[in-house]
Amino acid sequence: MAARSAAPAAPSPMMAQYLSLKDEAGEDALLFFRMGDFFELFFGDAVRAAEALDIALTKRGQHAGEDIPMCGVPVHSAESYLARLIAKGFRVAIADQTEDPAEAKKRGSKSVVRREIVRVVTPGTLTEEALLDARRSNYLAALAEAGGATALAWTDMSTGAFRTMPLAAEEVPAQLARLAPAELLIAEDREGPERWSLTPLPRAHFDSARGEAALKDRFRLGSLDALGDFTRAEIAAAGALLSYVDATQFEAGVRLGAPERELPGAHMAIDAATRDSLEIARTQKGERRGSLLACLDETKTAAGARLLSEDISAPLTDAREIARRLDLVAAFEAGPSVRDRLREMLKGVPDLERALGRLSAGRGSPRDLGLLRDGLGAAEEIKARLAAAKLLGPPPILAELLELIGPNGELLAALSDALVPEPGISANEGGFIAEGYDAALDEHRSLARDARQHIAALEARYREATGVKALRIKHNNVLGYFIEVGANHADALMTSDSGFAHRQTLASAVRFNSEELAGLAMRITQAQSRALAMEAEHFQRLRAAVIDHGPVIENTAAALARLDVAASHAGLAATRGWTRPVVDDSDRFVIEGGRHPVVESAMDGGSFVANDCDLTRAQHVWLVTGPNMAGKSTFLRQNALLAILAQAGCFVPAARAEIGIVDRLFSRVGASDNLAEGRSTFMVEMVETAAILRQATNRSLIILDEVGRGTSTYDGLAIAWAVLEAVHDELESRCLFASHYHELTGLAERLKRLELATVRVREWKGDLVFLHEVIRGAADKSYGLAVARLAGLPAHTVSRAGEVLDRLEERRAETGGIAAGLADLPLFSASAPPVADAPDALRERLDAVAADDLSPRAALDLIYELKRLAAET
Ligand SMILES: Nc1ncnc2c1ncn2[C@@H]1O[C@H](COP(=O)(O)OP(=O)(O)OP(=O)(O)O)[C@@H](O)[C@H]1O
Repeated sequence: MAARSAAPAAPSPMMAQYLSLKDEAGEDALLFFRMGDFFELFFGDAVRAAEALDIALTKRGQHAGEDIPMCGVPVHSAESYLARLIAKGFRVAIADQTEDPAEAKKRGSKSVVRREIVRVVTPGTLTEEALLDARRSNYLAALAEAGGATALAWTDMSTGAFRTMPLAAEEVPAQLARLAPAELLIAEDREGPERWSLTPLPRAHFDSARGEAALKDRFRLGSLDALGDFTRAEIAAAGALLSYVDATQFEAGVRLGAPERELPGAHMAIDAATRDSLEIARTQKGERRGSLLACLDETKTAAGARLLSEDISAPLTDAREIARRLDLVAAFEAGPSVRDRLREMLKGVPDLERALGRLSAGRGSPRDLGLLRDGLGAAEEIKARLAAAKLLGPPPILAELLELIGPNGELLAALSDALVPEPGISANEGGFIAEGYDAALDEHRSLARDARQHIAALEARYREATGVKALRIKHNNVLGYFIEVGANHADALMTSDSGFAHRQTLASAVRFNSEELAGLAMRITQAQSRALAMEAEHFQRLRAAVIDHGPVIENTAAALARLDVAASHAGLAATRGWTRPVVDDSDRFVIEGGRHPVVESAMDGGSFVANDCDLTRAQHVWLVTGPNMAGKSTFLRQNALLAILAQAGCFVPAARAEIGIVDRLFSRVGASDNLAEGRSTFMVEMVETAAILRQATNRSLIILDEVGRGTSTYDGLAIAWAVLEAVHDELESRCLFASHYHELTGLAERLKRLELATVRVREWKGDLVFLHEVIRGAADKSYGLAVARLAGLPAHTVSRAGEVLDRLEERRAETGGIAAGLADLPLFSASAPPVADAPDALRERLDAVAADDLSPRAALDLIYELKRLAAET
């Protein structure tokens, strides 16, 4: 019989439902399709997920004549799979069952359970504990343009923080580097910065009128004036953000605070390259370990760790605000017993912000209620202790923070009365409401318990009545309660007057029911389900009370986090000998006995050599020379880090520090210093140096480490020379400039505010000893060969290099060296005539003309020739 090609069968009703949900989720999201205890993935999604998760790819049925690839993850462990998928850059749409399968059955045996997409999980919209790093904020940001201006809006959905900032387009990369958003929303027709995980949205989502409506709607406002004076671009960015939150969270009531405005000047501007180079919150490898933050972080709570990370990523520029933070650190530093007690109490404080965030988003559990109870309880205790403590000052900020804690008494009492000591993670399974809290609930629970005792008594009675010692009353999910005897004893129970009704025969056992048992079973089931329903109601009521109390919980959490950070700083100050910096609006930068916090903490105690630095006006540029490995980079960076620490409100590793507010911090490392792995090209270095020259002000601090070394000696020296002059004369920024070019030291004679410094070394029996001590003056020589010998270069190679060096130096002495002639170069000035880029043929030809010797005819010819030359150039 000839094969007939059948038209592909229409998809099953369930597959049709899947396809329509997949259509809704879109191509770029994997669809998790709930089927019983699993989330299943089909078609291309299954192939991609199976590979990413390294799980088995199977098949299920056919579609359009082809097998349907399938894989799945159990619902109870879905979070860990989600975490892995999100980390690999996927978005996941969750299609859950939104009705009870029993309901669906009522519509007919073939009907499909209703499923809906309840959420889209993306990197920037996470709230679950398992998917987040507790000690780090997780920002969703939106970048918008409107009316020729630019703005950013960002939120951490797990805590509800929501901010906006108007800023110039060129400031955007630096702000993004500060926030390190997990996800950045941009208009689809706009090119976004590659470094971040971008989610393009239709331009209409960035419409400021639409944004205004969304903000008013969300915060129930008649006008936005109540929130502040936002620009159109800020409103557009905030609006895009809100529309994305709604689009990914559906019905979940994600809690967002009203947007707060931040202005760019409120924080020290630190661009991405500087953050990388100084390894502020992450090392260049992207790890927290080894960064300034890690070396500093002795906070006891996750919220404290997040606040510290933000402080250090965005140091302040307001001297008064910095002093307030420092006052608190000083008070805790001077009161070690109060500090230690506080830190002990903070240890047990759970993450209030995130527990509140989960409950608000409908993803909370009884455990979160328990966390809030414990956290608020601890907060009350901390408040009482600190209010009674005898602290230096005490600083006004302490009273303000204590004022922010609570009043939480009512909620705390409600939670404490209602909950068992350790509530579980499922609101549906019950068991989290304490005995004695609700008499009706207790009654149902004891009914269920009593009924179980009755069952035990019934079992004993049946054994006696039947004489079957092995008779048991058992329970399973299919039959409920039943009476079971071995197959060889079944006959006695089978008789019609036995009072037992047969239910099931297995190979070795027979199962029965009885009227009495059925009655008891019914009582148990009813009592249990009533009790569960009552607990679920209590959960919803307590959850609502928590959400109502949300703003106070947020304040309490914020106050505790600030106390935690200050106590952490004070602990460092006490154990590592850090001191309080003076931060003011002057142009000073005076450090005595400064140390590099990270290098020092990695070394044995006491072996780090402290150094002074003074970049105050009369000597605001320092040129630091010295051999490799002497400690130049360490010295440069430690001063930049001191400025960050001081303005973040932290004590500093120095005997004394006076720092006039730094508005912008720049740090660049020369290209061939392969710190800037992967992007270490001379071009990048020059682009970044250009950015400094454009943006720095006379309040900025610039760290330039071997700039210019990535090119030929002559070019490099020339660039270093010109950059130093520009920083000194035009920008007037405070600057530390490390260089191998000893020729540059000649500039000190002409640049009046240039100070020479060098790192001391000593030659000892032909070997080099690094003293790591920074002194005024220039290095006497470069010691390159000594360092090479130290590094293990073979002796004959070193000695050959010595010969070459001698010859080069002879020549240098004869010609005046590579900087010969530079002494006469006029000082750099903005009005200096532009230097021609290329040889000028016209000028050369004119120079060659001996005008007196020209005949009229030759002069005419010359004019023609010059016109031709002019046309060519
Ligand atoms: N003040 C100090 N006290 C003790 N050890 C130091 C000090 N400064 C630097 N060091 C040590 O010296 C090593 C080299 O320092 P650093 O990288 O700053 O030198 P450098 O002069 O910049 O070298 P290069 O020019 O090769 O980059 C550091 O890794 C550190 O271990």
